[in-house]
Amino acid sequence: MKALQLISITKTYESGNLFINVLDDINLTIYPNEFVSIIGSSGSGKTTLLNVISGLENPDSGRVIINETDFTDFNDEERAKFRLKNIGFVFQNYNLIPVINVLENIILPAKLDGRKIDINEVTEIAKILEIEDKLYQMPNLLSGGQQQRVAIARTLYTKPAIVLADEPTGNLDSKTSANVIQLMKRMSQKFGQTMIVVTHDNKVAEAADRVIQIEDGKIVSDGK
Ligand SMILES: Nc1ncnc2c1ncn2[C@@H]1O[C@H](COP(=O)(O)OP(=O)(O)OP(=O)(O)O)[C@@H](O)[C@H]1O
Repeated sequence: MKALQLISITKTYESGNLFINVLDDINLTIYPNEFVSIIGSSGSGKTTLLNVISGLENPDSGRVIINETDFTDFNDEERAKFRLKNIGFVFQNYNLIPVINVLENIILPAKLDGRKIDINEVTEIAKILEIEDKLYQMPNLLSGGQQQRVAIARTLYTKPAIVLADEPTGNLDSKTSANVIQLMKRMSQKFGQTMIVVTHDNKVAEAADRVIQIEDGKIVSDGK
């Protein structure tokens, strides 16, 4: 069983009369339970790679296979459904819903998926992330770092097969950052989740089972 397979992915952007090979023949296999970090210099293609994995962007060529499902040719609706069921996101800009409180933000994807809500489990996750006293507040009353932890709590509670995180610890102090990474690791082991984390933070990369390095749109080391 493979959690993710990328086969010969290419993606080119046109800028003026220049073509940039942002992803240049990317081949990668990631297994369930793996906690993988993606590193590389600014502009090397890391975010584009995450967007292709999640189906937010289409590759120019190649195949994206998640949990043995090749969704490269899915239409927008099929893709959105597939994403909701299989993929969780932790972005730098949190993407919290401003008109509902923190608790409701955390449980929303699970509710949409028809799951029964286990408030004890929400509280346990919130405690580890040190936001248990914020559950009934509105997101805009929280600091950036706290909002980021709500986004992380939401992903941990939803338990998608694959979590894609772009600089998840970018706005956190070093202690919270270490706690969050340990929590993500534990969750990946406990629930067989695959975590794919783009980071500039050496500590996050060191904690990963595997470090994938990308430069100029090519994988120069896949940690194997
Ligand atoms: N929509 C777009 N149109 C044109 N060029 C783009 C677009 N998105 C990204 N690029 C270019 O593709 C390259 C890779 O961008 P990407 O955001 O994937 O890099 P990154 O490794 O995530 O960088 P950073 O670490 O700075 O976030 C950059 O040269 C960027 O300018």
